[in-house]
Amino acid sequence: MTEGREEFVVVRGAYKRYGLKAVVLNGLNMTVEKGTVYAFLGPSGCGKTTLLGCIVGRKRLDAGEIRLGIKYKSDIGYMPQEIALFRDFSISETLTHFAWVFGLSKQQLKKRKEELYSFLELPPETSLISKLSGGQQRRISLCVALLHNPELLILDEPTVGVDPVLSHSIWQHLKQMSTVGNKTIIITTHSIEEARQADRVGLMRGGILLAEGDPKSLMNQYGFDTLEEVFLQLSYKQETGENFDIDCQTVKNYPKPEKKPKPPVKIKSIFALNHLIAHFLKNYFFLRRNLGILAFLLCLPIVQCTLFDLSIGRDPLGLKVGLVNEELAGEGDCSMFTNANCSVEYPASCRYMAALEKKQMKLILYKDEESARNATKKNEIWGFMHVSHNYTESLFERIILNGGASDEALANSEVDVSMDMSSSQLYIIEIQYFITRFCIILKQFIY
Ligand SMILES: Nc1ncnc2c1ncn2[C@@H]1O[C@H](COP(=O)(O)OP(=O)(O)OP(=O)(O)O)[C@@H](O)[C@H]1O
Repeated sequence: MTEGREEFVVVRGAYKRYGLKAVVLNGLNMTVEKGTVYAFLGPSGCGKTTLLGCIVGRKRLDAGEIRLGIKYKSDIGYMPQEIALFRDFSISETLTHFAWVFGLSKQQLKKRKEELYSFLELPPETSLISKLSGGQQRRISLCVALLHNPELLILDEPTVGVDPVLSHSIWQHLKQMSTVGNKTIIITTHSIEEARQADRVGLMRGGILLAEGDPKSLMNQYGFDTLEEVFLQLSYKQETGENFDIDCQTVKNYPKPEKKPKPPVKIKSIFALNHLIAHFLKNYFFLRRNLGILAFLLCLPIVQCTLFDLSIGRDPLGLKVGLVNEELAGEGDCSMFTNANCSVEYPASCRYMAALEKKQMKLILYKDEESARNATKKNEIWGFMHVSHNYTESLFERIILNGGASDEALANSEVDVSMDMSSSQLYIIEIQYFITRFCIILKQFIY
Protein backbone atom coordinates (compact mmCIF):
# COMPACT_ATOMS: atom_id res chain seq x y z
CA MET A 1 0.00 0.00 0.00
CA THR A 2 1.18 3.49 -0.83
CA GLU A 3 0.97 5.81 2.14
CA GLY A 4 -1.67 8.50 1.94
CA ARG A 5 -3.56 6.81 -0.87
CA GLU A 6 -7.18 5.90 -0.40
CA GLU A 7 -8.27 2.28 -1.00
CA PHE A 8 -10.79 2.34 -3.85
CA VAL A 9 -11.43 -1.33 -4.66
CA VAL A 10 -11.03 -3.80 -1.83
CA VAL A 11 -11.68 -7.52 -2.27
CA ARG A 12 -11.44 -9.73 0.80
CA GLY A 13 -11.82 -13.51 1.00
CA ALA A 14 -13.63 -13.76 -2.36
CA TYR A 15 -15.02 -17.19 -3.18
CA LYS A 16 -16.79 -18.12 -6.38
CA ARG A 17 -17.42 -21.42 -8.09
CA TYR A 18 -19.38 -22.59 -11.10
CA GLY A 19 -21.34 -25.71 -10.26
CA LEU A 20 -20.11 -27.53 -7.18
CA LYS A 21 -16.61 -28.35 -8.21
CA ALA A 22 -15.13 -25.67 -10.46
CA VAL A 23 -13.81 -23.22 -7.89
CA VAL A 24 -12.57 -20.11 -9.66
CA LEU A 25 -11.96 -17.72 -6.76
CA ASN A 26 -10.54 -19.34 -3.69
CA GLY A 27 -10.41 -16.72 -0.95
CA LEU A 28 -8.87 -14.00 -3.10
CA ASN A 29 -7.70 -10.68 -1.58
CA MET A 30 -6.96 -7.61 -3.65
CA THR A 31 -6.52 -3.89 -3.01
CA VAL A 32 -6.60 -1.16 -5.64
CA GLU A 33 -5.77 2.39 -4.63
CA LYS A 34 -7.56 5.48 -5.89
CA GLY A 35 -6.00 7.21 -8.88
CA THR A 36 -3.85 4.26 -9.94
CA VAL A 37 -3.67 1.82 -12.85
CA TYR A 38 -3.83 -1.77 -11.60
CA ALA A 39 -2.88 -4.55 -14.03
CA PHE A 40 -4.35 -7.91 -13.34
CA LEU A 41 -2.17 -10.71 -14.68
CA GLY A 42 -2.86 -14.40 -14.85
CA PRO A 43 -3.08 -17.39 -17.15
CA SER A 44 -6.13 -17.92 -19.32
CA GLY A 45 -9.08 -19.31 -17.37
CA CYS A 46 -7.73 -18.37 -13.93
CA GLY A 47 -10.81 -16.27 -13.11
CA LYS A 48 -9.89 -12.67 -13.99
CA THR A 49 -13.11 -12.01 -15.89
CA THR A 50 -15.13 -13.67 -13.13
CA LEU A 51 -13.63 -11.36 -10.51
CA LEU A 52 -14.23 -8.28 -12.66
CA GLY A 53 -17.82 -9.45 -13.23
CA CYS A 54 -18.29 -9.58 -9.44
CA ILE A 55 -16.80 -6.11 -9.01
CA VAL A 56 -19.12 -4.51 -11.58
CA GLY A 57 -22.15 -6.36 -10.20
CA ARG A 58 -22.76 -8.69 -13.15
CA LYS A 59 -21.95 -11.74 -11.02
CA ARG A 60 -22.23 -12.45 -7.31
CA LEU A 61 -19.60 -13.88 -5.01
CA ASP A 62 -20.48 -17.02 -3.06
CA ALA A 63 -18.68 -15.60 -0.02
CA GLY A 64 -16.38 -12.72 0.77
CA GLU A 65 -16.57 -9.01 0.44
CA ILE A 66 -16.05 -6.36 -2.22
CA ARG A 67 -15.91 -2.70 -1.16
CA LEU A 68 -15.80 0.07 -3.74
CA GLY A 69 -15.19 3.80 -3.46
CA ILE A 70 -18.30 4.40 -5.53
CA LYS A 71 -21.96 3.59 -4.93
CA TYR A 72 -23.57 3.36 -8.33
CA LYS A 73 -23.09 1.27 -11.42
CA SER A 74 -23.13 4.40 -13.54
CA ASP A 75 -19.82 5.45 -11.96
CA ILE A 76 -18.15 2.43 -13.56
CA GLY A 77 -16.92 2.23 -17.13
CA TYR A 78 -16.75 -1.43 -18.05
CA MET A 79 -15.26 -2.85 -21.19
CA PRO A 80 -16.09 -6.56 -21.31
CA GLN A 81 -13.89 -9.11 -22.98
CA GLU A 82 -16.52 -9.98 -25.55
CA ILE A 83 -17.60 -7.29 -28.02
CA ALA A 84 -20.90 -6.20 -26.55
CA LEU A 85 -21.92 -3.81 -29.32
CA PHE A 86 -24.91 -3.71 -31.66
CA ARG A 87 -23.52 -5.00 -34.92
CA ASP A 88 -26.16 -3.28 -37.05
CA PHE A 89 -25.35 0.20 -35.72
CA SER A 90 -22.91 2.74 -37.07
CA ILE A 91 -20.25 4.14 -34.71
CA SER A 92 -22.17 7.40 -34.38
CA GLU A 93 -25.42 5.58 -33.52
CA THR A 94 -23.59 3.42 -30.97
CA LEU A 95 -22.12 6.45 -29.22
CA THR A 96 -25.46 8.33 -29.32
CA HIS A 97 -27.20 5.32 -27.76
CA PHE A 98 -24.66 5.00 -24.96
CA ALA A 99 -24.62 8.77 -24.40
CA TRP A 100 -28.34 8.47 -23.57
CA VAL A 101 -27.66 5.45 -21.36
CA PHE A 102 -25.10 7.50 -19.41
CA GLY A 103 -27.26 10.63 -19.44
CA LEU A 104 -24.82 12.84 -21.38
CA SER A 105 -26.00 16.05 -23.03
CA LYS A 106 -25.38 16.73 -26.75
CA GLN A 107 -22.52 19.10 -25.95
CA GLN A 108 -20.89 16.60 -23.56
CA LEU A 109 -21.16 13.88 -26.19
CA LYS A 110 -19.62 16.13 -28.85
CA LYS A 111 -16.72 17.05 -26.56
CA ARG A 112 -16.06 13.45 -25.48
CA LYS A 113 -16.25 12.26 -29.09
CA GLU A 114 -13.59 14.76 -30.15
CA GLU A 115 -11.30 13.73 -27.29
CA LEU A 116 -11.73 10.00 -27.74
CA TYR A 117 -11.61 10.00 -31.54
CA SER A 118 -8.21 11.64 -31.60
CA PHE A 119 -6.48 9.21 -29.26
CA LEU A 120 -8.28 5.98 -30.16
CA GLU A 121 -7.86 6.53 -33.93
CA LEU A 122 -11.40 5.42 -34.65
CA PRO A 123 -12.73 4.82 -38.19
CA PRO A 124 -15.28 7.28 -39.73
CA GLU A 125 -18.45 7.74 -37.68
CA THR A 126 -20.70 6.33 -40.36
CA SER A 127 -18.91 2.96 -40.46
CA LEU A 128 -21.02 0.01 -39.44
CA ILE A 129 -19.79 -1.96 -36.42
CA SER A 130 -20.27 -5.24 -38.32
CA LYS A 131 -17.89 -4.01 -41.02
CA LEU A 132 -15.05 -3.19 -38.59
CA SER A 133 -12.11 -5.42 -37.75
CA GLY A 134 -11.89 -7.10 -34.33
CA GLY A 135 -9.31 -4.56 -33.12
CA GLN A 136 -11.43 -1.63 -34.32
CA GLN A 137 -14.49 -3.07 -32.57
CA ARG A 138 -12.50 -3.36 -29.34
CA ARG A 139 -11.50 0.28 -29.64
CA ILE A 140 -15.17 1.27 -30.03
CA SER A 141 -15.93 -0.83 -26.97
CA LEU A 142 -13.18 1.00 -25.09
CA CYS A 143 -14.53 4.32 -26.34
CA VAL A 144 -17.98 3.41 -24.93
CA ALA A 145 -16.44 2.53 -21.55
CA LEU A 146 -14.62 5.88 -21.45
CA LEU A 147 -17.52 7.96 -22.81
CA HIS A 148 -18.98 9.14 -19.49
CA ASN A 149 -15.57 9.73 -17.89
CA PRO A 150 -16.24 7.30 -15.00
CA GLU A 151 -14.54 7.24 -11.62
CA LEU A 152 -13.70 3.54 -11.91
CA LEU A 153 -12.65 1.98 -15.21
CA ILE A 154 -12.60 -1.77 -15.58
CA LEU A 155 -11.12 -2.97 -18.82
CA ASP A 156 -10.97 -6.66 -19.70
CA GLU A 157 -8.09 -7.06 -22.13
CA PRO A 158 -8.50 -3.71 -23.90
CA THR A 159 -5.41 -4.04 -26.06
CA VAL A 160 -6.07 -7.43 -27.67
CA GLY A 161 -5.82 -7.09 -31.47
CA VAL A 162 -4.50 -3.53 -31.20
CA ASP A 163 -1.16 -2.66 -32.83
CA PRO A 164 1.77 -1.92 -30.43
CA VAL A 165 1.90 1.80 -31.21
CA LEU A 166 -1.79 2.31 -30.49
CA SER A 167 -1.57 0.00 -27.50
CA HIS A 168 1.23 2.19 -26.10
CA SER A 169 -0.86 5.31 -26.74
CA ILE A 170 -3.86 3.75 -24.95
CA TRP A 171 -1.69 2.96 -21.93
CA GLN A 172 -0.31 6.51 -21.90
CA HIS A 173 -3.84 7.90 -22.01
CA LEU A 174 -5.00 5.64 -19.19
CA LYS A 175 -2.00 6.62 -17.07
CA GLN A 176 -2.77 10.27 -17.72
CA MET A 177 -6.40 9.67 -16.71
CA SER A 178 -5.22 8.19 -13.42
CA THR A 179 -2.61 10.83 -12.60
CA VAL A 180 -4.37 13.95 -13.90
CA GLY A 181 -7.99 12.88 -13.57
CA ASN A 182 -7.53 10.78 -10.38
CA LYS A 183 -9.41 7.91 -12.03
CA THR A 184 -8.95 4.34 -10.85
CA ILE A 185 -8.33 1.79 -13.57
CA ILE A 186 -8.18 -2.02 -13.46
CA ILE A 187 -6.93 -3.76 -16.57
CA THR A 188 -6.61 -7.46 -17.24
CA THR A 189 -3.92 -8.47 -19.65
CA HIS A 190 -1.91 -11.46 -20.75
CA SER A 191 1.00 -9.24 -21.71
CA ILE A 192 3.51 -9.06 -18.88
CA GLU A 193 5.40 -6.39 -20.79
CA GLU A 194 2.31 -4.16 -20.81
CA ALA A 195 1.68 -4.78 -17.14
CA ARG A 196 5.03 -3.19 -16.26
CA GLN A 197 3.54 0.19 -17.15
CA ALA A 198 0.91 -0.13 -14.40
CA ASP A 199 1.26 1.46 -10.96
CA ARG A 200 0.52 -1.89 -9.34
CA VAL A 201 0.14 -5.45 -10.61
CA GLY A 202 -1.74 -8.40 -9.19
CA LEU A 203 -0.47 -11.85 -10.16
CA MET A 204 -3.34 -14.34 -10.07
CA ARG A 205 -3.23 -18.12 -10.26
CA GLY A 206 -5.24 -20.98 -8.82
CA GLY A 207 -8.05 -18.74 -7.54
CA ILE A 208 -5.84 -16.46 -5.41
CA LEU A 209 -3.50 -13.51 -5.85
CA LEU A 210 0.05 -14.82 -5.58
CA ALA A 211 1.38 -11.30 -5.08
CA GLU A 212 0.50 -7.69 -5.64
CA GLY A 213 2.50 -4.53 -5.60
CA ASP A 214 4.25 -2.10 -7.89
CA PRO A 215 6.22 -3.92 -10.62
CA LYS A 216 9.65 -2.62 -9.61
CA SER A 217 9.25 -3.54 -5.93
CA LEU A 218 8.04 -7.01 -6.88
CA MET A 219 11.08 -7.58 -9.10
CA ASN A 220 13.38 -6.26 -6.36
CA GLN A 221 11.68 -8.34 -3.71
CA TYR A 222 12.12 -11.59 -5.61
CA GLY A 223 15.45 -10.63 -7.16
CA PHE A 224 14.47 -10.87 -10.84
CA ASP A 225 14.73 -8.48 -13.77
CA THR A 226 11.35 -9.27 -15.29
CA LEU A 227 7.83 -9.75 -14.00
CA GLU A 228 7.67 -12.97 -16.00
CA GLU A 229 10.39 -14.50 -13.85
CA VAL A 230 8.63 -13.33 -10.70
CA PHE A 231 5.41 -14.93 -11.89
CA LEU A 232 7.20 -18.19 -12.79
CA GLN A 233 8.90 -18.31 -9.40
CA LEU A 234 5.64 -17.69 -7.53
CA SER A 235 3.78 -20.26 -9.63
CA TYR A 236 6.49 -22.83 -8.92
CA LYS A 237 6.30 -22.10 -5.20
CA GLN A 238 2.52 -22.38 -5.28
CA GLU A 239 2.61 -25.73 -7.06
CA THR A 240 5.20 -27.25 -4.77
CA GLY A 241 3.50 -25.87 -1.69
CA GLU A 242 1.14 -27.91 0.43
CA ASN A 243 -2.62 -28.02 -0.15
CA PHE A 244 -2.30 -26.74 -3.71
CA ASP A 245 -4.72 -28.04 -6.26
CA ILE A 246 -3.81 -26.79 -9.73
CA ASP A 247 -7.36 -27.00 -11.09
CA CYS A 248 -8.94 -25.87 -7.84
CA GLN A 249 -11.41 -28.69 -8.38
CA THR A 250 -11.69 -29.60 -4.74
CA VAL A 251 -11.62 -27.15 -1.92
CA LYS A 252 -12.06 -28.34 1.57
CA ASN A 253 -14.08 -26.10 3.84
CA TYR A 254 -15.59 -24.07 1.00
CA PRO A 255 -17.54 -21.39 2.86
CA LYS A 256 -21.31 -21.55 2.83
CA PRO A 257 -22.67 -18.28 4.20
CA GLU A 258 -26.43 -18.10 4.86
CA LYS A 259 -26.79 -15.35 2.28
CA LYS A 260 -24.68 -14.57 -0.75
CA PRO A 261 -22.88 -11.24 -0.46
CA LYS A 262 -24.75 -8.34 -2.08
CA PRO A 263 -23.34 -6.79 -5.28
CA PRO A 264 -21.03 -3.89 -4.37
CA VAL A 265 -22.87 -1.35 -6.55
CA LYS A 266 -26.50 -0.35 -6.98
CA ILE A 267 -28.40 1.20 -9.84
CA LYS A 268 -29.32 4.86 -9.23
CA SER A 269 -33.03 4.49 -9.91
CA ILE A 270 -35.24 1.76 -11.29
CA PHE A 271 -36.79 4.10 -13.82
CA ALA A 272 -34.76 6.69 -15.69
CA LEU A 273 -36.12 8.65 -18.62
CA ASN A 274 -32.75 8.69 -20.38
CA HIS A 275 -32.67 4.87 -20.29
CA LEU A 276 -36.12 4.77 -21.84
CA ILE A 277 -35.02 7.13 -24.61
CA ALA A 278 -31.84 5.08 -25.11
CA HIS A 279 -33.98 1.98 -25.49
CA PHE A 280 -36.30 3.74 -27.91
CA LEU A 281 -33.33 5.00 -29.94
CA LYS A 282 -31.84 1.52 -30.06
CA ASN A 283 -35.05 0.15 -31.56
CA TYR A 284 -35.35 3.12 -33.90
CA PHE A 285 -31.81 2.64 -35.25
CA PHE A 286 -32.42 -1.06 -35.66
CA LEU A 287 -35.78 -0.72 -37.44
CA ARG A 288 -34.51 2.06 -39.70
CA ARG A 289 -32.04 -0.44 -41.12
CA ASN A 290 -34.46 -3.36 -41.19
CA LEU A 291 -37.57 -2.09 -42.94
CA GLY A 292 -38.76 -5.65 -43.61
CA ILE A 293 -38.90 -6.34 -39.87
CA LEU A 294 -40.67 -2.99 -39.32
CA ALA A 295 -43.32 -3.93 -41.91
CA PHE A 296 -43.72 -7.33 -40.28
CA LEU A 297 -44.09 -5.78 -36.81
CA LEU A 298 -46.70 -3.33 -38.08
CA CYS A 299 -48.64 -6.01 -39.92
CA LEU A 300 -48.49 -8.59 -37.15
CA PRO A 301 -51.26 -7.07 -34.97
CA ILE A 302 -53.46 -6.60 -38.05
CA VAL A 303 -52.94 -10.23 -39.07
CA GLN A 304 -53.50 -11.38 -35.48
CA CYS A 305 -56.73 -9.38 -35.15
CA THR A 306 -57.99 -10.64 -38.51
CA LEU A 307 -57.19 -14.25 -37.64
CA PHE A 308 -58.78 -13.85 -34.23
CA ASP A 309 -61.92 -12.32 -35.71
CA LEU A 310 -62.16 -14.93 -38.46
CA SER A 311 -61.65 -17.82 -36.11
CA ILE A 312 -63.48 -17.05 -32.86
CA GLY A 313 -64.95 -13.63 -33.44
CA ARG A 314 -67.90 -14.93 -35.45
CA ASP A 315 -71.15 -16.57 -34.51
CA PRO A 316 -70.98 -20.35 -34.63
CA LEU A 317 -72.55 -21.69 -37.83
CA GLY A 318 -74.75 -24.77 -38.21
CA LEU A 319 -74.96 -25.28 -34.47
CA LYS A 320 -77.58 -27.85 -33.50
CA VAL A 321 -79.71 -26.25 -30.81
CA GLY A 322 -82.81 -27.71 -29.19
CA LEU A 323 -85.93 -25.65 -28.59
CA VAL A 324 -88.87 -26.27 -26.30
CA ASN A 325 -91.46 -23.73 -27.32
CA GLU A 326 -94.23 -23.71 -24.73
CA GLU A 327 -95.85 -20.76 -26.42
CA LEU A 328 -96.69 -22.99 -29.38
CA ALA A 329 -97.40 -25.97 -27.17
CA GLY A 330 -94.10 -27.61 -28.13
CA GLU A 331 -95.06 -27.80 -31.85
CA GLY A 332 -93.05 -24.81 -32.96
CA ASP A 333 -95.15 -24.57 -36.13
CA CYS A 334 -95.25 -20.92 -37.03
CA SER A 335 -96.79 -21.39 -40.50
CA MET A 336 -100.32 -21.25 -39.15
CA PHE A 337 -99.89 -17.61 -38.10
CA THR A 338 -100.01 -14.62 -40.41
CA ASN A 339 -96.59 -13.05 -40.47
CA ALA A 340 -97.36 -9.47 -41.28
CA ASN A 341 -95.44 -6.46 -40.04
CA CYS A 342 -96.63 -5.36 -36.63
CA SER A 343 -99.07 -8.24 -36.53
CA VAL A 344 -100.14 -8.85 -32.95
CA GLU A 345 -101.27 -12.32 -34.01
CA TYR A 346 -97.81 -13.47 -34.89
CA PRO A 347 -96.14 -14.95 -31.77
CA ALA A 348 -92.92 -13.38 -30.64
CA SER A 349 -91.35 -16.82 -30.23
CA CYS A 350 -91.76 -17.34 -34.02
CA ARG A 351 -89.84 -14.15 -34.66
CA TYR A 352 -87.26 -15.30 -32.15
CA MET A 353 -86.89 -18.63 -33.96
CA ALA A 354 -86.62 -16.90 -37.33
CA ALA A 355 -83.87 -14.68 -35.96
CA LEU A 356 -81.94 -17.72 -34.70
CA GLU A 357 -82.33 -19.50 -38.03
CA LYS A 358 -81.02 -16.41 -39.76
CA LYS A 359 -77.91 -16.87 -37.65
CA GLN A 360 -77.65 -20.31 -39.25
CA MET A 361 -78.51 -22.28 -36.14
CA LYS A 362 -80.22 -25.58 -36.73
CA LEU A 363 -83.24 -25.53 -34.46
CA ILE A 364 -84.52 -28.91 -33.35
CA LEU A 365 -87.87 -28.82 -31.61
CA TYR A 366 -88.66 -30.83 -28.52
CA LYS A 367 -92.00 -31.29 -26.90
CA ASP A 368 -90.77 -30.96 -23.35
CA GLU A 369 -87.68 -30.08 -21.40
CA GLU A 370 -87.06 -33.69 -20.39
CA SER A 371 -86.50 -34.93 -23.96
CA ALA A 372 -84.37 -31.86 -24.81
CA ARG A 373 -82.21 -32.50 -21.75
CA ASN A 374 -81.75 -36.15 -22.72
CA ALA A 375 -80.70 -35.13 -26.24
CA THR A 376 -78.15 -32.71 -24.76
CA LYS A 377 -76.75 -35.48 -22.56
CA LYS A 378 -76.40 -37.74 -25.59
CA ASN A 379 -74.58 -34.92 -27.39
CA GLU A 380 -77.18 -34.84 -30.16
CA ILE A 381 -77.52 -31.10 -29.64
CA TRP A 382 -75.28 -28.49 -28.03
CA GLY A 383 -77.99 -27.34 -25.69
CA PHE A 384 -81.57 -26.24 -25.68
CA MET A 385 -83.66 -23.16 -25.15
CA HIS A 386 -86.88 -22.91 -23.30
CA VAL A 387 -89.46 -20.35 -24.45
CA SER A 388 -92.11 -19.79 -21.82
CA HIS A 389 -95.82 -19.97 -22.70
CA ASN A 390 -96.36 -16.24 -22.06
CA TYR A 391 -93.34 -15.06 -24.02
CA THR A 392 -95.25 -12.68 -26.33
CA GLU A 393 -97.29 -11.35 -23.47
CA SER A 394 -94.35 -10.48 -21.26
CA LEU A 395 -92.49 -9.09 -24.20
CA PHE A 396 -95.32 -6.72 -25.05
CA GLU A 397 -95.52 -5.71 -21.45
CA ARG A 398 -91.89 -4.82 -21.52
CA ILE A 399 -92.19 -2.94 -24.78
CA ILE A 400 -95.07 -0.87 -23.45
CA LEU A 401 -93.13 -0.12 -20.31
CA ASN A 402 -90.11 0.93 -22.34
CA GLY A 403 -92.14 3.02 -24.75
CA GLY A 404 -91.90 0.75 -27.82
CA ALA A 405 -89.28 -1.39 -29.51
CA SER A 406 -88.15 -2.10 -33.04
CA ASP A 407 -89.13 -5.28 -34.84
CA GLU A 408 -85.58 -6.52 -34.76
CA ALA A 409 -85.25 -5.91 -31.03
CA LEU A 410 -88.44 -7.83 -30.58
CA ALA A 411 -87.18 -10.76 -32.55
CA ASN A 412 -83.86 -10.79 -30.78
CA SER A 413 -85.25 -10.27 -27.30
CA GLU A 414 -84.37 -12.96 -24.85
CA VAL A 415 -87.14 -12.29 -22.35
CA ASP A 416 -88.18 -15.50 -20.65
CA VAL A 417 -85.99 -17.62 -22.87
CA SER A 418 -83.63 -19.83 -21.01
CA MET A 419 -80.68 -21.51 -22.63
CA ASP A 420 -79.50 -24.73 -21.09
CA MET A 421 -75.88 -25.15 -21.96
CA SER A 422 -73.06 -25.72 -19.54
CA SER A 423 -70.10 -23.35 -19.61
CA SER A 424 -67.79 -26.23 -20.48
CA GLN A 425 -69.93 -26.91 -23.54
CA LEU A 426 -69.65 -23.26 -24.52
CA TYR A 427 -65.90 -23.43 -24.17
CA ILE A 428 -65.82 -26.54 -26.34
CA ILE A 429 -67.86 -24.73 -29.01
CA GLU A 430 -65.46 -21.81 -28.94
CA ILE A 431 -62.40 -24.06 -29.14
CA GLN A 432 -63.94 -26.25 -31.84
CA TYR A 433 -64.80 -23.23 -33.97
CA PHE A 434 -61.44 -21.65 -33.34
CA ILE A 435 -59.63 -24.79 -34.53
CA THR A 436 -61.92 -25.23 -37.54
CA ARG A 437 -61.52 -21.61 -38.61
CA PHE A 438 -57.81 -21.64 -37.96
CA CYS A 439 -57.39 -24.79 -40.08
CA ILE A 440 -59.41 -23.25 -42.91
CA ILE A 441 -57.27 -20.11 -42.86
CA LEU A 442 -54.07 -22.11 -42.59
CA LYS A 443 -55.16 -24.21 -45.54
CA GLN A 444 -55.71 -21.06 -47.55
CA PHE A 445 -52.20 -19.88 -46.70
CA ILE A 446 -50.62 -23.23 -47.55
CA TYR A 447 -52.29 -23.71 -50.90
N1 LIG B 1 -20.78 -19.04 -16.67
C1 LIG B 1 -19.87 -19.98 -16.45
N2 LIG B 1 -20.24 -21.24 -16.15
C2 LIG B 1 -19.33 -22.20 -15.90
N3 LIG B 1 -18.02 -22.00 -15.93
C3 LIG B 1 -17.56 -20.76 -16.21
C4 LIG B 1 -18.48 -19.69 -16.50
N4 LIG B 1 -17.75 -18.57 -16.75
C5 LIG B 1 -16.47 -18.94 -16.63
N5 LIG B 1 -16.35 -20.23 -16.31
C6 LIG B 1 -15.11 -20.97 -16.07
O1 LIG B 1 -14.43 -20.30 -15.02
C7 LIG B 1 -13.04 -20.27 -15.29
C8 LIG B 1 -12.56 -18.82 -15.23
O2 LIG B 1 -13.14 -18.12 -16.32
P1 LIG B 1 -12.79 -16.59 -16.57
O3 LIG B 1 -13.48 -16.16 -17.80
O4 LIG B 1 -13.06 -15.83 -15.34
O5 LIG B 1 -11.21 -16.67 -16.82
P2 LIG B 1 -10.18 -15.57 -17.33
O6 LIG B 1 -9.04 -15.59 -16.40
O7 LIG B 1 -10.85 -14.29 -17.55
O8 LIG B 1 -9.75 -16.22 -18.73
P3 LIG B 1 -9.20 -15.48 -20.03
O9 LIG B 1 -7.94 -14.80 -19.64
O10 LIG B 1 -8.99 -16.56 -21.00
O11 LIG B 1 -10.25 -14.53 -20.43
C9 LIG B 1 -12.84 -20.92 -16.63
O12 LIG B 1 -12.39 -22.24 -16.42
C10 LIG B 1 -14.19 -20.93 -17.27
O13 LIG B 1 -14.35 -22.06 -18.06
